[in-house]
Amino acid sequence: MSELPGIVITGASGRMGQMLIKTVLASDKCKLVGAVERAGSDWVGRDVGEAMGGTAIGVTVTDDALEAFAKAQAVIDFTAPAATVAFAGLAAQARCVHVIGTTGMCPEELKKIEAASRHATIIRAGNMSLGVNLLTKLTKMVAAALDSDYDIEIIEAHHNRKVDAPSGTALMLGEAAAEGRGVKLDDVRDSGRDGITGARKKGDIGFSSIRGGDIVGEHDVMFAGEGERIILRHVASDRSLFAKGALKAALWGQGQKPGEYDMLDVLGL
Ligand SMILES: NC(=O)C1=CN([C@@H]2O[C@H](COP(=O)(O)OP(=O)(O)OC[C@H]3O[C@@H](n4cnc5c(N)ncnc54)[C@H](O)[C@@H]3O)[C@@H](O)[C@H]2O)C=CC1
Ligand SMILES: O=C(O)C1=N[C@H](C(=O)O)C[C@H](O)C1
Repeated sequence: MSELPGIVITGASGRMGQMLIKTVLASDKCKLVGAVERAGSDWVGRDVGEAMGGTAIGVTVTDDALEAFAKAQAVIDFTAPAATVAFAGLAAQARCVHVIGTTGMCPEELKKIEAASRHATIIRAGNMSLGVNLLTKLTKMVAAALDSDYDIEIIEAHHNRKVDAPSGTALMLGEAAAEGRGVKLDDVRDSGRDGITGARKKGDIGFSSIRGGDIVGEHDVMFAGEGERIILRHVASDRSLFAKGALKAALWGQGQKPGEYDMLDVLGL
């Protein structure tokens, strides 16, 4: 029997990091071979099972990402933009599939990820759930069917610890809507209205962000016309959804040619 693929989780102590570790440990299709945290974290040097409040599992949290990646076939990375850019270079060096869930990357950071994908298999998505990826298809379809008499507004809600806005998912949905309309999102994006904004510009795609409590992630795509509104909605109530999608991506990526892929590729949508 061949060896199961080894997975490293970065950002091990984070909300998604801990969920990913539990998901990998529960799977019979892969094994956990590493857990990475930032230098200075009090998790570094501890057994990750114990750090999570359980029993030891024989994997020590490290801040030496390259050393951890060298033992793995895939890295699942839900951390922060600067860390993810650095990990992309290291994953390419270690010949690991790099699954990126991190959101909030600026255009320059995205270019660096694209450059790393010339030498490595990268799967990146602002949302790893089946439901949201299906919603992008529906959004594109509805946007293509309706003209600009229907105003498109994307409303997202997340917990009070989220640091980026609009969410990665909202931007994915915005891209899908723009694609359906045959325009570039950058040309029609309207985020963060405040003060005397003037009337809404026809054809714009608006974004609004709510932050509060423990909301896992909720997204509405509203098509507001005269006398009617169509609203497409996704509600995530459990982070395991994202972790399961990310693990599916890590396994799908084994043996794929270098390049940047997304969850539509993984899910065959
Ligand atoms: N694509 C998707 O399906 C989803 C994406 N996300 C995204 O994942 C990211 C993380 O989200 P959360 O887990 O909620 O955040 P979090 O703040 O709970 O966790 C981030 C972790 O990354 C660690 N980290 C930061 N820099 C690091 C470095 N240089 N080396 C190693 N570890 C480092 C932090 O110490 C922290 O433990 C965010 O960008 C979020 O938007 C979250 C959920 C789903
Ligand atoms: O930070 C989060 O929590 C989430 N981030 C992703 C995003 O930015 O869309 C995905 C999910 O909504 C949860």
